[in-house]
Amino acid sequence: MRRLLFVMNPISGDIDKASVQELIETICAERGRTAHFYETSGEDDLNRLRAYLQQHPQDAVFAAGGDGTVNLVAQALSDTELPLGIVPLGSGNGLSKDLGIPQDVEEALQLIWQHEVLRVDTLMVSGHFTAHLADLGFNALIVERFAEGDTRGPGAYVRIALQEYMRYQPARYRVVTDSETWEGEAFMLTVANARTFGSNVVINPASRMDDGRFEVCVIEPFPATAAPGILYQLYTDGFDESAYTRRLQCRWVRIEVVGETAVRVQVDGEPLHLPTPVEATINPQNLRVLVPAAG
Ligand SMILES: Nc1ncnc2c1ncn2[C@@H]1O[C@H](COP(=O)(O)OP(=O)(O)OP(=O)(O)O)[C@@H](O)[C@H]1O
Repeated sequence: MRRLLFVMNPISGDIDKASVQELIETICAERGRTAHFYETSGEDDLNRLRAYLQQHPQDAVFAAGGDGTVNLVAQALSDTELPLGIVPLGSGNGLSKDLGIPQDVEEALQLIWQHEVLRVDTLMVSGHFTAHLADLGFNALIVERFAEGDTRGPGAYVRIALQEYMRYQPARYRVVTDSETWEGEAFMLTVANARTFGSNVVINPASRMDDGRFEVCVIEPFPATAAPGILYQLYTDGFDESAYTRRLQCRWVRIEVVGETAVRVQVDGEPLHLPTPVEATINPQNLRVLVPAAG
């Protein structure tokens, strides 16, 4: 791995990108690698990046940004042999945490010369790519409100969540997978290739990203008195222990929202409105990722 491309999002996170770029250049020079940089524009980035990669062959491509930038680069590299590296610079950095990539920039950059290559599955959710998580219901609403607001950080997220929780009306869903059907009301419903949200909530414990399957993780409506217990379980790998949760393992799913023609969905932190039913399918092991070398 000699030629490395770093895809930088100039607006992600609070870190000064010029100093990150300098650090990358220094480390690459020390290790005999050539670093190239590609800055995202926020406009048509997927097609532009794909075209750039066609014209400028690389040995690996690093996403240096938040979840949106990782999603962009992962999609550009899916169905190719080029591996994805991640330099986490966002607020959540969900996929990098799931892959055990250090959250410290300098430590993450050790992936340049010390790594293993894993093949992982990715998902298409009604035409939208994700290697991580998508969801419908409460969290999708909070992500949308958060994106609309001008305050950032975990404090703002919790404040919005508490406000919205008071007036939240769960919808009724009909979930049809390749092996089962479930219908009922849900507080939220996560289509999960991975295990953990960027907030460290474990929505899909003991799951694998390379097994050719994904999970639909359902949290059913619960009384306010049960909320602390559920939160505790979500932070301690106890998702399946709650009386209000269930997981459906599958290769594809069709999710209808009863009585609705459109639904709010968040995909890798991006709030969307999609027509129902929402459909998700898996692309087995079609993305190569760099993770820290074991031992
Ligand atoms: N040059 C740019 N100007 C404006 N927006 C951009 C630019 N480049 C990328 N974007 C937008 O940035 C968003 C992705 O941001 P990203 O997720 O990487 O960072 P973040 O939001 O700070 O991180 P996190 O999602 O972890 O909080 C996308 O909506 C993308 O369109």
